[in-house]
Amino acid sequence: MGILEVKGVNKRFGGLQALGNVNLSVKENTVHAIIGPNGAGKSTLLNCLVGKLIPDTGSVMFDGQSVLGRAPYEINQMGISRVFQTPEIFGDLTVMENMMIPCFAKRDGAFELNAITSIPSQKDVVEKAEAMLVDMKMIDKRDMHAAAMSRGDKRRLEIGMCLSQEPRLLLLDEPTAGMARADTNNTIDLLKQIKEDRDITIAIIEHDMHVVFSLADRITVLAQGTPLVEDDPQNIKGNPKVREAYLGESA
Ligand SMILES: Nc1ncnc2c1ncn2[C@@H]1O[C@H](COP(=O)(O)OP(=O)(O)OP(=O)(O)O)[C@@H](O)[C@H]1O
Repeated sequence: MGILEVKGVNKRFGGLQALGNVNLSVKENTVHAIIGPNGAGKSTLLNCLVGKLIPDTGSVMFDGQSVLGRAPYEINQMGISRVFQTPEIFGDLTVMENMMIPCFAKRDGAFELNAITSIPSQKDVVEKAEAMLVDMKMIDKRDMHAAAMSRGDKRRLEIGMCLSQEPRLLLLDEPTAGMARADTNNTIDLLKQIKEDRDITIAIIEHDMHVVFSLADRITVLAQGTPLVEDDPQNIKGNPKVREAYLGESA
């Protein structure tokens, strides 16, 4: 039994069957990659896990509890955090201010942006944010404006912000999209470190096969909304069905 169990999920958009009978089991403390050609249904599936979309039929269970019908913030409180394709950080705030926001929200259950001025006097929040910046190897950038950082550092900050909510399942939607190779490799190293240091399960959607094969313990290949294969990375690489699904893409 996985920490995340998706069973018989279907989702239609008008006449288009975006997901057809999707089953997925993600085991605790593993990195599970979901790959597939463009339009395979990866983002639709992720959106069904975080409450952004509701499947037409099927079930999504996290740690034995259904996520269906819950609002995204409730699913977040259950222990699922999502990192988006484009980093969701506050560009006008400093790195430290960005990091303090989720630390504050984790403690108080909510956060209003106008509370930002009162945070620095709250020692526990400051200490937690600083510790996370140390973990993320960003403490030297604490006073930088977030907007001024490289894409890789913005992603690093966003991942740290997600981790400060202490999730048990981290969902990553193409975390290296648009990155230069050096930033991609730094992000791979960061995720390997997170996997080693924490009790956390990671589900990752990614097009870059270098990233997938560097991180994944298990891979599900989606094609036309349906899981085609689920296997260990070494078996996925040579699988002719997977190569066929990609039709020339770098599988
Ligand atoms: N809100 C929507 N309304 C209508 N059709 C949609 C909607 N969202 C997705 N689709 C369609 O559903 C199918 C699956 O899309 P989805 O974005 O989940 O695929 P994907 O595997 O994430 O693709 P990519 O790798 O290109 O991001 C596509 O044909 C897409 O056009």
